[in-house]
Amino acid sequence: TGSSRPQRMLKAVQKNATKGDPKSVISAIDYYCRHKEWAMNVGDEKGLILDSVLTEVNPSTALELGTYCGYSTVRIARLLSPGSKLITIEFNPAFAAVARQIIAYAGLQDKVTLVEGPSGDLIPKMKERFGIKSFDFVFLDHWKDRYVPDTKLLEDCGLLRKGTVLLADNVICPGAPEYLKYVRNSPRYESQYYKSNLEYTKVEDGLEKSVFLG
Ligand SMILES: Cn1ncc2cc([C@H](O)c3cccc(CNC(=O)c4cc(-c5ccc(F)cc5)cc(O)c4O)c3)ccc21
Ligand SMILES: [Mg+2]
Repeated sequence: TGSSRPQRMLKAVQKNATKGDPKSVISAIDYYCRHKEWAMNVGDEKGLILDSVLTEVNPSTALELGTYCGYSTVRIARLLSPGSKLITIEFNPAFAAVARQIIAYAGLQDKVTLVEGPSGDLIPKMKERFGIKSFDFVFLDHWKDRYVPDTKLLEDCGLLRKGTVLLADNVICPGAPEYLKYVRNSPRYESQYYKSNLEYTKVEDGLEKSVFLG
């Protein structure tokens, strides 16, 4: 059997990036996915919005739902202050295996805890397993129909605090209409839409930033 898209992405990183240099890992993936083979990374255009929101929040504890190959994991972890932590949840073992190698290649393994399993099962275990009091920042990029149930689960598990920032990918394409309705109509969130494009294309997409008001 041949290689998978994630495995080919890993090869591109090992061939074109410099070990321990997150920026070169990000560029290698963006080059490969723009010129060779599209893949569902947040990408360079939406990635700049992710970077700016992250720099503004400067989270001590961050959560990512949907690691995939670890592109946004590297984007987030490279901007974390010393001692800050990113927990990323991936249910697909093949994706997780590639992501671990890409995160390690970038030299960010000490800032990242990749947990394998479905978000719905793992979110309620965050406090007991990782001693998390609450998250300062959450990046949603997993199954779009899980954005609402997992946001409600984070609320119910007391993992959001006044000022926690949620940033959701793909609210236009593929779309997360129920999520937009939820955060935009709820008095417990202050939401803002960042218009952009679907990774490596001219198709409209965007990120929704929602601040939990407590
Ligand atoms: C429960 N649970 N817990 C952890 C967890 C982790 C996963 C996986 O990481 C995983 C697997 C498959 C799909 C996704 C969601 N991502 C997407 O579907 C997506 C699509 C497109 C797009 C856009 C246009 C197209 F034409 C085709 C695909 C662009 C994007 O940026 C995406 O993020 C995430 C899944 C459920 C999980
Ligand atoms: Mg996405």
